[in-house]
Amino acid sequence: EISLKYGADRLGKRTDDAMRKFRDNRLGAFIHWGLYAIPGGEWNGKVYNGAAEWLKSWAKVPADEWLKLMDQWNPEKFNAKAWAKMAKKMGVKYVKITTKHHEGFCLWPSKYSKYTVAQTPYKKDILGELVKAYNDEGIDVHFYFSVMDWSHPDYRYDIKSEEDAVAFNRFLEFTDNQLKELATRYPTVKDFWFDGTWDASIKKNGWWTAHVEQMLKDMLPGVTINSRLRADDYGKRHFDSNGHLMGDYESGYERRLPDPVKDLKVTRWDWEACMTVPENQWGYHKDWSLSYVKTPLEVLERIVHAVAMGGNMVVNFGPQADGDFRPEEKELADAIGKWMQKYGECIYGCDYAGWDKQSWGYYTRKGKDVYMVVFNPPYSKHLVIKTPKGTKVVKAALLDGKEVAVKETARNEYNVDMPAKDPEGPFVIKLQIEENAGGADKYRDALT
Ligand SMILES: COc1ccc([C@@H]2N[C@@H](C)[C@@H](O)[C@H]2O)cc1
Repeated sequence: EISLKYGADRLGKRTDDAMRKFRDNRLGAFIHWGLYAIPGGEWNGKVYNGAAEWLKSWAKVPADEWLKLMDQWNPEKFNAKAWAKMAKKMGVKYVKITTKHHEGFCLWPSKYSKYTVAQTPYKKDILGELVKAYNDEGIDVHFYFSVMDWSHPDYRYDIKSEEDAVAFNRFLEFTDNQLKELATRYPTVKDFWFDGTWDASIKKNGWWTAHVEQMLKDMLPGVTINSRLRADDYGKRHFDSNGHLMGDYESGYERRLPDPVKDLKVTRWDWEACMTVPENQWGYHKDWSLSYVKTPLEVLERIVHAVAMGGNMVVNFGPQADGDFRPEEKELADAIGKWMQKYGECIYGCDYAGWDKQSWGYYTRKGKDVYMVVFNPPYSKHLVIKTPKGTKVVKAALLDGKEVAVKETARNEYNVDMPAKDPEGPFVIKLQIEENAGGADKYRDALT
């Protein structure tokens, strides 16, 4: 290993209570809300099919023109309590809120910028209203923060001159001030999720990323920090030059998931995935017909897939400029919430089971309980299980207690019957198992 000053501060998963809560939460929601919600993907009469929160970039709008959108920021339908009730009903245990996206508009009245809610017709502290409303519902709040800031004259994509270095250092100080402001004003925040950290300017300032993690952890003991913030002495990001994960959890699975067979390495560390409902829209876009929109079942499968591999999943919502949600997102929250109400025990506090994935779906595990989450019922009506050496399946039952037959078919192989009554959708079977059950068996491998 090479010696690093700004590499991983810790080897292995964090085991403290705050990280355990982060991990046990498992299901979160993203809120992408900013000035981009006003144009909703359209500029000067042209609709751009790229991500709506990047419209400023697609339509090449100068920052001062883009920020004039602030004059129209007045979400008259915004109701933080209603947002929190929706999140509660969906069954999310935490919500990640864009405090400031790349555009530089702040949802809190930052005293370090003139591009904040305080300078809009709305005036009030939206972030503060949301933190209180979510916390009142027992929902943790995480802050999304974009380091890259298109509104700030001192931001630099790269450092190519002394002038760049001087300006960017001013920018890093401005960023420190905003982060300290967020940590001070909203001390119940549980996590900072950094974005906009891929530019050469940041990679050349790995020291600063290590300093930010430490600064926030000094101010908010227990707070979690995503790997995307971090660059090491050599500009290596997420994993340092010795291959060790920086930050508290990997945050590279954005709109993609690790393969349940080929990427089992991810079960060695904590990680959190995030996903959009359309193919690639985080901020509000007025026309969702421009790409495929995932059904609630397709969103649910991604949630289960992440938990089955020891990760968290954050489902994105892009509220409208008026502060209400589009019907598709309300329906999604409702559908996921109904399923979580019935089957959430296979999600919350669960982890990778360590068993070989089968075609019918996914396993999750909590202590001695192994859950089968069935998405693809087989025509055979038998759900095949292959257990690790020394592990036996003793019993299988639906969550209402109704048993389903389990038949041993070969060494460490079982057929679990599909329930007599078709569950009409993805369902859960809970297994009672016995591990390190020794003893010879009646099976003989073929001589070949
Ligand atoms: C250049 O590629 C991207 C893709 C997505 C992003 C941002 N990360 C997501 C979590 C959203 O905030 C998206 O705008 C930034 C740059």
